[in-house]
Amino acid sequence: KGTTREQRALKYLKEHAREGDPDSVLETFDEFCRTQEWAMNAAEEKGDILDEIVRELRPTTCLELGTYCGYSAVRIARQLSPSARLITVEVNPDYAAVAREVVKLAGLQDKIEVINVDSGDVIRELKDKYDVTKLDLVFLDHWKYLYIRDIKLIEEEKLLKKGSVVFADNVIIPGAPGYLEYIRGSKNYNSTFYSVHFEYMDDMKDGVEKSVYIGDE
Ligand SMILES: Nc1ncnc2c1ncn2CCCCCNC(=O)c1cc(-c2ccc(F)cc2)cc(O)c1O
Ligand SMILES: [Mg+2]
Repeated sequence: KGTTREQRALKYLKEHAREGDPDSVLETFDEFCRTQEWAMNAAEEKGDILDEIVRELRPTTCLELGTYCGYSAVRIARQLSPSARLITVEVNPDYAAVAREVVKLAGLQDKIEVINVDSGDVIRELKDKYDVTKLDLVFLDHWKYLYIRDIKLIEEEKLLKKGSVVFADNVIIPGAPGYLEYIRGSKNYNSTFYSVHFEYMDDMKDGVEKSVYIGDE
């Protein structure tokens, strides 16, 4: 099998999803992960919470760290208003290539920009190179030990404003203990923990953390 799991998922999406229809792409990806091969998508209960956050917040500028195949990028962008956009960062070139195809299949290439770099490098460039003033929504879903490094970078760059939401996946499995301690200990955030099932596994529990920035601009 010369193909990777991510390439097999993309092939399945191209064969079974309705082009230009984000909902169809997500449903089809979930079907693939339930019937063919598991993949680390922020899906099902995690996706439902993400949907609710985007619906309530109506963010203009979103940042996602850890694109993987673009599942959560599509999930976020399908609810964004016409002028809103999502910048999603993926250090793995193979994942980034598949994600760009998934975004195109969903017809969301005008709202989503996939950047193939390490998150640590892009955060410092968001203002100058990516014309970002403030981030309304940050979704942390890349390497778990990097969550704390990157939230500190985002704070240093003064990219958050009162009401900005930082949403973190996998705070139980694989876990992000350093991040949880930091964000829950910080007076600049109000954090809420949600116990959820691990993606596509009905007998495993994970957790996601929603933190609202209340600190100084
Ligand atoms: N500095 C950077 N910047 C951008 N991308 C970057 C990066 N550094 C890395 N990446 C690229 C992301 C690497 C994947 C991150 N996600 C994960 O590692 C992840 C793993 C599991 C999982 C849990 C238990 C298991 F048994 C198996 C898998 C579930 C999930 O929901 C996950 O999100
Ligand atoms: Mg995840």
